[in-house]
Amino acid sequence: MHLSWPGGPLRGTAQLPASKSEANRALILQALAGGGTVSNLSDAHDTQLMRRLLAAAPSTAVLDAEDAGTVMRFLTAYLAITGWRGQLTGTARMQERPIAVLVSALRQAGARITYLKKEGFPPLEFAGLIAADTGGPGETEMRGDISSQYISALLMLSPYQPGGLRLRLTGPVGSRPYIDMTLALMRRFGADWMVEGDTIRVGPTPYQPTDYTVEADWSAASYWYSLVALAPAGSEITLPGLREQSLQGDQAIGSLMAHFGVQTTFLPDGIHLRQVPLPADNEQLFFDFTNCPDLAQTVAVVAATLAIPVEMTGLESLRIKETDRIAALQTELAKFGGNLREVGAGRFRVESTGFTVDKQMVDTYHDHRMAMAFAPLALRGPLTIAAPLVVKKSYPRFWKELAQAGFTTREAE
Ligand SMILES: O=C(O)C1=C[C@@H](OP(=O)(O)O)[C@@H](O)[C@H](O)C1
Ligand SMILES: C=C(OP(=O)(O)O)C(=O)O
Repeated sequence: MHLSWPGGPLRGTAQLPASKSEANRALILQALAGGGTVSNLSDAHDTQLMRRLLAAAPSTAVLDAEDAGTVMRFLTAYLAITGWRGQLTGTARMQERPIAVLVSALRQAGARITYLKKEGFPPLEFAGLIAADTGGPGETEMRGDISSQYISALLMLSPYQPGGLRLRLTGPVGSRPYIDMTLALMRRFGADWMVEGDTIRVGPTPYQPTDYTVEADWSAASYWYSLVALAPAGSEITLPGLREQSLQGDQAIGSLMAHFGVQTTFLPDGIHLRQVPLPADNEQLFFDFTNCPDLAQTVAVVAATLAIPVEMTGLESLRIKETDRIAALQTELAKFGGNLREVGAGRFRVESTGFTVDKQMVDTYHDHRMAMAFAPLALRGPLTIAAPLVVKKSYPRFWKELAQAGFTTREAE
C-alpha cells in the first residue's frame, strides 16, 4: 500500500474498532453464562474468530486459533475445563508462542492436555477432564512475567472448578491492567472473587447471563495519537466511543502522548485530540511499558520521528508477540534514521539522527501493530506498507479511516 499525505493539518472524526481484549473476554463469559448479549463486537479478525470457534467447538474436533493470542490462551482454558476433546492449533508463529505456564496450571486442575509438536507450545491435544475430588478450592501458583493471558484465561474459568480457585501470582507480573480487566468483567457477569496480597480467590459462583457493551479500543486510538503528534500544526481529531472510566490499560496513551504534544479532552462520548506545542521538559523521558506493552511500537516510532530520545523498559514480552517486536522495530526504524538500542539489562533507548521519510518500504512481519505504528510516518513523506492486510487482526477499517482523513492510499502493484 502506497501511502502519502497531501499537506495541511489533519482534521475530522475517525471510527475506532471495539476493543478485542474486552470482546474476547465477554464472549468467553457469555458462553459460560449461557446467555446475555455482547454488543458492539468489532469486525476485528481476532474477535470474529473467537465467536466462530466458541460456536463451533461442541461439534468440531480441530480448532485453529490462527495468530490470535487471546483466542489461543482463553480457549485453551475454556476447552480444558469444559472437558472438550480435540486439537487446538495456530499459525507457525503461534506455534512459537509459549503456553506451558497455562497448560501446567490446567493439568493441575485435572485437564488432560498434551503437546502435539514441541513441548510447551501449541498445537495441543485435549482428552477431557478428570473430575477433582476436592472439598475446597483448587490451589495453583502461576508466574506472571511471560504473559498475563495465562492468568486471565485461568481466572475466567475458575468459577467452574470444584470449589473455585486460589491463585497465587509469583514473581513480577506484566500486563497487569489486562488481569484487572478480566476480574472487572468477571464481576460484571456475577463472579465472586477477592484479592489478598498476591493471591486471588475466586468462588464457585457461576456467571449470570449479562448484557455488555464493548468499549472502543484504546490500543487502536494510539495510532491516532501518533497521527496528531506527527501532523502539521493545527491538527486535531475526534475519536468517538472511548470512555474516561475505561477497563483498558492502554488508556495510558493519553499521558504518554502529552509528552509529544497531544492534548486529550474527554467528550460525553469519546475523546478529542489536539496538537499543542511540545512541553519544555522533554529532556529525559523514561517510559515503562510493563503495563501497556502494545503501546511500545507506537511510542518508539513517534519518539524517533520527533527526535525526542526516550528510554524504554518493560519490553520483555515484545519478543514473543506476533513477531519479535524489538527486532522488527530495530530493523524498520533504521530504514529512516531511527535507532532502538539496548543500553543496559532490559533498558532500551530510542533516538534518531536525520530522520527522513522518502519512499521507504515498511515490512510488517505479520504484525498489525508494525503496520499501524509506522503508517503515520506518511505525514512526513511517501512510504509503502508491505502487507497492509495485517491490520485486520484488530482494526480492519484502518486504511479506510486514513483515506477518509485525507491520506492518499494506493494498492502497491
Ligand atoms: O489479555 C489481553 O487481552 C492482552 C494482553 C497482553 O498480552 P500479554 O499479557 O501477553 O502481555 C496484550 O499484549 C495483548 O494484546 C492483549
Ligand atoms: C499481542 C497482541 O495480541 P495477541 O497476544 O492477542 O495475539 C496484540 O494485539 O498486540
